[in-house]
Amino acid sequence: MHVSHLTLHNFRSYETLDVELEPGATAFIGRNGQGKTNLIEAIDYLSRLSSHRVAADAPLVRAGTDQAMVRAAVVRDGRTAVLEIELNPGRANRARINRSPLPRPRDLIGVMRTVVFAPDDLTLVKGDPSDRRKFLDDLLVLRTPRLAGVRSDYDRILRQRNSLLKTAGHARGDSRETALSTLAVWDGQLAQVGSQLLAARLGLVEDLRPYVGKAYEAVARGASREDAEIDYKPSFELPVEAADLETRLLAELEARRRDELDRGISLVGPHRDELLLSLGNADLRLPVKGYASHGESWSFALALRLASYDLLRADGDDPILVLDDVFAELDAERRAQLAELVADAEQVLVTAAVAADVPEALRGTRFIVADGRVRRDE
Ligand SMILES: Nc1ncnc2c1ncn2[C@@H]1O[C@H](COP(=O)(O)OP(=O)(O)OP(=O)(O)O)[C@@H](O)[C@H]1O
Repeated sequence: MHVSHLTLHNFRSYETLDVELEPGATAFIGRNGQGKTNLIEAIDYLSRLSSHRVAADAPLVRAGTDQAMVRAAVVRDGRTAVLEIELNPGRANRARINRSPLPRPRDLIGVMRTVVFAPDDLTLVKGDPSDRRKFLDDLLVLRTPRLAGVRSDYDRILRQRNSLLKTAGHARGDSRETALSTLAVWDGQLAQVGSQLLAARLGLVEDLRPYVGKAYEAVARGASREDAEIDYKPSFELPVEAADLETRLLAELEARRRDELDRGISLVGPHRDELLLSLGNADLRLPVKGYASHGESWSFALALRLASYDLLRADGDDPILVLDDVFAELDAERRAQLAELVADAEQVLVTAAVAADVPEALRGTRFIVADGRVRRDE
């Protein structure tokens, strides 16, 4: 798929922007702070309803205004759909496809699929387990949009259960009894929705694993495809049968009840799981976090993104690939290597401060970004 037209109103630094895009490689070149990332952030937002830079919507709306709009014409298999999101911080956002309002904005997720490489990707490797869980969940939802509902239901149940655990932990007598019986209801819901999320993540890691090894071999000098591994580490021992996940999770919640009441937080479930990343061979395998060199960590982060791209592509449709300011981080050989790997994507959008940072293989259409304007460099 590819974006053929992008329109912004009051999004980040842009008051208005209208730009025609083409398939193949497109580079946005401009000095720091001119709005290159803002532009591709808009495309990514439309795809996932989440930004790769901020958790809340407010910074996405141009300072001094209270509403932003992103609209993109997306071409898939020769057919064009116009996707639109209106951002109203503090109020409900609104989404439309071909001008028809969608019942919920989240129905837009996954209609357009993007994979973004950004300098912040190093946090996939060096950051907290929550960064890796987010990586998995973002990819899950792009592959299977209906899981956006499961993911947000799980977050809501967890918040409510945690707040009940805090109350119940301090309560005495009748009010404790009432809190504990309400807790049983939340346990049931957490186990039901949590087991769906867990099963989906386990499936995703299985699907992604071979692509990670292959991608690491491609981006790390002298590596073989057995070097990089990913494993899912759940917060409790999994049952042999996948069908028993929900009952096992429920039993674990009951077993940890006293601990949970003491600490006032939920101690088991997918929110406590970890995606383990390791490097090595049969003789010595070490976790990436805390052991890998800077270069190896970077290669692993790139491999995770590249593997996501390959997996989405194997699902049957080329996602839009975005390389946000990543070439400045790589030496000339690895720039060329990465460029070659992605050069045949249906659409690659690249941002760079200077044209010389964009590898030869990605010299497609070029735009100059300056002073809030984007103009084609003829
Ligand atoms: N909500 C907003 N309202 C107005 N301006 C904003 C808003 N959010 C960000 N900006 C401005 O946008 C600019 C940053 O743009 P962007 O991140 O796209 O830069 P860039 O061209 O990618 O730069 P770099 O090469 O440094 O990454 C900053 O000057 C910032 O002040």
